[in-house]
Amino acid sequence: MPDARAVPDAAVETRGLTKRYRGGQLAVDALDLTVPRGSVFGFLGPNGSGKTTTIRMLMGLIEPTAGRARLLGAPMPRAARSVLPRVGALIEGPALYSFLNGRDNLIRLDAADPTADPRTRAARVSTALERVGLTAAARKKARAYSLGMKQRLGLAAALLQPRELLVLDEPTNGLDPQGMREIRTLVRELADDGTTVFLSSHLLDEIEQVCTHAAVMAQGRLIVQGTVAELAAGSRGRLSVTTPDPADAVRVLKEHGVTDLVVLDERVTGELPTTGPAPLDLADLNAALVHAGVRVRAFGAERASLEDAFVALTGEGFDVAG
Ligand SMILES: Nc1ncnc2c1ncn2[C@@H]1O[C@H](COP(=O)(O)OP(=O)(O)OP(=O)(O)O)[C@@H](O)[C@H]1O
Repeated sequence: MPDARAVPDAAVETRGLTKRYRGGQLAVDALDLTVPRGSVFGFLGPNGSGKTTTIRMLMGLIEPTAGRARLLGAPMPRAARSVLPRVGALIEGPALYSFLNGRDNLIRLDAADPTADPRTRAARVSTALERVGLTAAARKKARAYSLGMKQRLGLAAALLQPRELLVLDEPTNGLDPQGMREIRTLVRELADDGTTVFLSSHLLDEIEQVCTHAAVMAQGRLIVQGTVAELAAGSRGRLSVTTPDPADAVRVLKEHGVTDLVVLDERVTGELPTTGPAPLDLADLNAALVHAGVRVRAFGAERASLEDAFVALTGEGFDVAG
């Protein structure tokens, strides 16, 4: 019987998904995650927050302690056999033979796929190598690959077949800034082709640049999920006014609900209100200042970033070490 609560167009859906490791560690705590089809979904959290454990449960690599997970609408791990061929994954670095070169590693992996046509194998491998920028290094032994090159080779393996969903655990780990940019471009291209991409990262900046949606994890719990725009909008932007009349400016801004006002010479800054009957229109606020006789030299609001949102949500900084 179909599950009435299931979201029909979700690429990934978990309900109450929980993992307690044998040692007693609660790594994932009652996770309700909904990844819309067609999204680039960032799974964000500091090291140890439960991202890899979640991904391993999604892919049927470990059993959940409680709860359930659906991948492309099918229950995992029960439907693994029929679903996993439609899902490409890169988890904790790919399993490579160090004595084989990059191309031969891919040929071996492709040969292990019973659905892969041997007649088109060479072309498939070349396309995948090209896609991740490894063509020039294809004849190098994998043992001589840098971490970033291994990561690319893993991604190439995930791209040997067309996939409806790609699950990438920290895909830019070990890559230099140029390599990170290339992976971001690749993710965007895949998304443009209609592939749903679910990627974990501890880099806020990366999520903000490439993802349409995100979920934030901390200590095994889901803190928030939604579109990246919604998440960033949830944090308050900071207003900045430059004026020779700072005292009057403070009075007017206070009247309009601006809080945490700080005056530094001719610069007044404060937090814009997020609650209230209607969002505060910056043009109205500027007009109110001018109307009250405050001479305004400069006026603007800094855009709230996902990092601000994260700090606001968790009350702590985002530790990117590791
Ligand atoms: N096999 C295991 N046995 C016991 N505890 C584990 C195991 N794997 C992970 N943990 C613990 O579960 C918690 C979540 O770990 P997990 O690897 O899922 O986090 P993560 O967010 O992916 O972090 P990272 O980015 O460092 O991989 C951590 O406290 C970790 O120590």
